[in-house]
Amino acid sequence: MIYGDVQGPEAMAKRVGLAYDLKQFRYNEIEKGRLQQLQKKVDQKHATLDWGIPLEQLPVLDWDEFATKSRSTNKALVAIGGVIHDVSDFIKEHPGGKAFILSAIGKDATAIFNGGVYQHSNAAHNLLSKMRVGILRGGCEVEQWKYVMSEGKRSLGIDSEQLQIDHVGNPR
Ligand code: HEM
Repeated sequence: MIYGDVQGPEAMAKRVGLAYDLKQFRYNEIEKGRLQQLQKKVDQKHATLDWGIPLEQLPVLDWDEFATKSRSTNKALVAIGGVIHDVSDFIKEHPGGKAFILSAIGKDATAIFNGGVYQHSNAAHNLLSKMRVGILRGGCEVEQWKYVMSEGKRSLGIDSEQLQIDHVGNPR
């Protein structure tokens, strides 16, 4: 500061503050650009890998259709997180053994897959995404059973009055 500056120390502080703000602003903009460049590289790499059929390209099935299909075809279908998976070719490779994965066929295994029985890794989720074959309308089995109960309807040949739902939402 020049001695006798009529603007005084407050004005100086303000100027320093403005310079600081400007520096912060430039830093922020430069970092945004850097991040966008990185994102571009990540997106390019992502595009070279197989992540399974994109969700928007999958057929949408009602719970009843899913249940019927899993009973009437020889495909081992398992619903997890609102997505239907064909695990047929994976049964014999399942690190947790055949029995566990077989117990989930024709069911909504969202809870058991995500910690109810075993908390699967990110790698397991990636494997799963390559087995996608459909989307469940309305998200999951619980929603379907809530609807059935509220309407007093019969579904899957089970009388809703006798219907019981177990701890993972599967009808018994
Ligand atoms: C539906 C598709 C499934 C896939 C793709 C899958 C995949 C895997 C994978 C990759 C592992 C190795 C550990 C990891 O990476 O997390 C694993 C372990 C395991 N899974 Fe699954 N799993 C499926 C379903 C299930 C179900 C429905 C159950 C239980 C009812 C189950 C129970 C287990 C158990 C207990 C282990 C631990 C094995 C051990 O370390 O001794 N899995 N699974």
